[in-house]
Amino acid sequence: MIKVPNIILVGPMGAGKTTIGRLISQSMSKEFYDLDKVIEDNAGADIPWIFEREGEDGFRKRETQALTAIIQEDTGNSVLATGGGIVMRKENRDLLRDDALVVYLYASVSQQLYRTSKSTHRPLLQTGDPKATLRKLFEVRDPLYREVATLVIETDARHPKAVANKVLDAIKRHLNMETSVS
Ligand SMILES: Nc1ncnc2c1ncn2[C@@H]1O[C@H](COP(=O)(O)OP(=O)(O)OP(=O)(O)O)[C@@H](O)[C@H]1O
Ligand SMILES: O=C(O)C1=C[C@@H](O)[C@@H](O)[C@H](O)C1
Ligand SMILES: [Mg+2]
Repeated sequence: MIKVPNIILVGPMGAGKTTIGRLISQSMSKEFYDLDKVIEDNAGADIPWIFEREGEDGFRKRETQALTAIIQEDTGNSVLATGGGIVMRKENRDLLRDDALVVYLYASVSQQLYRTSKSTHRPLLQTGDPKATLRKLFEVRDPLYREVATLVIETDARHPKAVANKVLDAIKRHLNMETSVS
């Protein structure tokens, strides 16, 4: 039987990491963790509050602490949805690459904008021009998501269930390939 490793989802705000992560954890009977939610639970406060009181730097420290703790637990039986900025620190990228199958959920800037427009929960987008912010973040982060990713899945023209099925198929194909060459 093929051993399925931990699955970690990366990608920009609005890529669907939380939504798709939950769906695939159910299909794979794995535990689901959302790193933003873990950070909020640990802090006893929400993300806007953390950004306001501690700045982005304080949030990033909490993010690295939470990622380290989850990866150390390493049950081999989890799906982890990360936050959009997880790839900004090299130590996080090293942790991500360590022992998990990392899936980059790709979304164009216009889809990111559309999908994030209904929420005010993302402090980095509370600017006059969220589209310009998303574009700038994408330029910096897209190569970093690709650097850590085992698989890249395009999400633009797909409903969440179709994206989840695409991710599941790609994971199965990847694991089959790995076992047939080793
Ligand atoms: N493939 C999709 N098609 C249409 N809408 C989607 C799709 N995936 C997610 N959404 C919607 O987009 C919004 C943002 O999705 P979600 O919160 O899962 O993104 P995220 O990648 O976790 O973002 P963040 O990095 O901010 O945590 C939600 O309202 C969700 O229902
Ligand atoms: O892209 C980002 O830097 C962020 C994405 C969200 O998931 C949260 O982690 C937070 O709002 C920062
Ligand atoms: Mg999320």
